[in-house]
Amino acid sequence: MLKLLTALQTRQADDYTIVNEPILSSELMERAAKAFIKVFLDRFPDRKKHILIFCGKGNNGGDGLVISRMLFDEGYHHVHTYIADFSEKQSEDYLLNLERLQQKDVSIFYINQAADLEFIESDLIIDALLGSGLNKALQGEWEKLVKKINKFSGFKISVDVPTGLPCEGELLSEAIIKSDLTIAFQRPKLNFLLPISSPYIKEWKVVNIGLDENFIQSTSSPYFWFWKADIQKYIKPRQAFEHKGLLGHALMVAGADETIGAALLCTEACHRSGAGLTTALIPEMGLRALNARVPEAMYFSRNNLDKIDWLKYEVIGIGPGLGVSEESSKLLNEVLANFKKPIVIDADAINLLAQNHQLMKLIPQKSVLTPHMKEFDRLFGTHDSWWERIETALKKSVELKVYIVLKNRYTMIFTPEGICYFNSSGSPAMASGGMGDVLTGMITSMIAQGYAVEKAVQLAVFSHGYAGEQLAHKMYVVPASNLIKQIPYILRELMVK
Ligand SMILES: NC(=O)C1=CN([C@@H]2O[C@H](COP(=O)(O)OP(=O)(O)OC[C@H]3O[C@@H](n4cnc5c(N)ncnc54)[C@H](O)[C@@H]3O)[C@@H](O)[C@H]2O)[C@H](O)CC1
Ligand SMILES: [K+]
Repeated sequence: MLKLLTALQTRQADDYTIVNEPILSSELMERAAKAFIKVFLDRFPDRKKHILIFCGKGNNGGDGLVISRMLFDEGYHHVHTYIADFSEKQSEDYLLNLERLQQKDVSIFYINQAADLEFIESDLIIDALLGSGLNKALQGEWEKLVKKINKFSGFKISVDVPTGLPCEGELLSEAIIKSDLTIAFQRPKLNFLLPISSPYIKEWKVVNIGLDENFIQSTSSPYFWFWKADIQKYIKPRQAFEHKGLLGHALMVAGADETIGAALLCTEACHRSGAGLTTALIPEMGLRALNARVPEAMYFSRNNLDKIDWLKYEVIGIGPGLGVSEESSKLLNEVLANFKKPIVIDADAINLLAQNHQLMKLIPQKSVLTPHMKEFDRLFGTHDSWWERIETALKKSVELKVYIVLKNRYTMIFTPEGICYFNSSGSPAMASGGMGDVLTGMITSMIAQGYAVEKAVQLAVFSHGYAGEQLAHKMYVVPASNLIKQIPYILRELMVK
């Protein structure tokens, strides 16, 4: 798990590394620029490219000047370096690297006002105006310059963070560089992981610049990033003599007459993710479809609800396609009144909770709520921004002692301990109907198999996104049914490599 940091915490890690490694701050800047250049050389090896580098006079600008020097040394000789000279203030390392650059045969231009900058054709534009030191909205000449650069046609690469984008927290204005590629130092910035950054971040990459990882581990942050290697540490191979009776029995409560498909998707996903047994509590009219689509699943009739043995099940998944009818509401009430183990609550079950907040008290501890943004707002009230939503989710998951899976490009998992995990896998090609139903089935299945709820949720969320990512290499759009077919293969792949 990677701990994610705020701009202030990154600066502290920076200072700590300088004192304790020890390393000169100018050497750290050199190391950062070198890491940037390595990615650059890989992506843009053509030395004939015309490149513009825009630098500020702080350390982000300092990075830009080192990059300019390194590009020259690497044989890029069509590089023009521009310095935004809007204030007297300048950092020591900026100055040092300006002197070093002046010793090379490169052209350096000063911009005193944005209007002086003429439109220049170029292949690549490197944005090293401002980085994590941003402390207010861009105004005046800064704003004009950024807006002008955004109109330039070259491919834009931002150093550390697009100029004008705060590393975390709300946007300050819309005067932000629209970068095609951002190469960030040591960690992705929190805002890269939220939809607010989407006009400004097309693609990002993180490079290691050797900040002290022990120090980073000791800083306190609720935000973590998890990826393949983290999941692989705890995915369990099947054991000798293990049988279906030991791999959990999941009950899926889903579907209404018009939305039986959702019930089939979550039931099949649950089965294919490895639950020993899966029973579907669905409307009777869906029985034939269930038998045709998932013959391995069992059926329990809603008419026999009074005879159900709740103790038979390790976990219940409820909500996909359930509808918000009187009958659905009764089903949710029954489940909440009788089932004391974790429940995975999705879609219409969330909408029903939103209509009747009293029911929230009945949710068993360590249950999982899986809302998308709209369901989240229906349940907890409207929010004006993602940061407000994050604040609510951190608070509510602790208060209700549940996991909240807030679905997004980088799905967030909030825990009862007040942690927010960002999932790294996924693809925009997965944005299609039924994907959420599949995820609900997968989470339910992992809990049924005995994974601790936190691990079950991480494993399901990651492998769901990973399967989508793999299929997106071959498919324009990834339909939920295709993803379901992929699950056992993906779990196996994660288990062995
Ligand atoms: N963190 C690391 O590990 C390393 C970071 N490096 C680079 O340093 C920058 C951060 O540098 P810093 O000097 O702190 O800030 P900036 O260059 O982003 O800004 C300079 C300066 O500008 C002023 N300012 C802030 N906001 C505005 C505004 N809206 N309008 C006008 N002026 C503004 C403010 O005074 C700032 O101090 C980081 O991003 C990395 O690129 C190191 O090189 C390597 C280690
Ligand atoms: K920048």
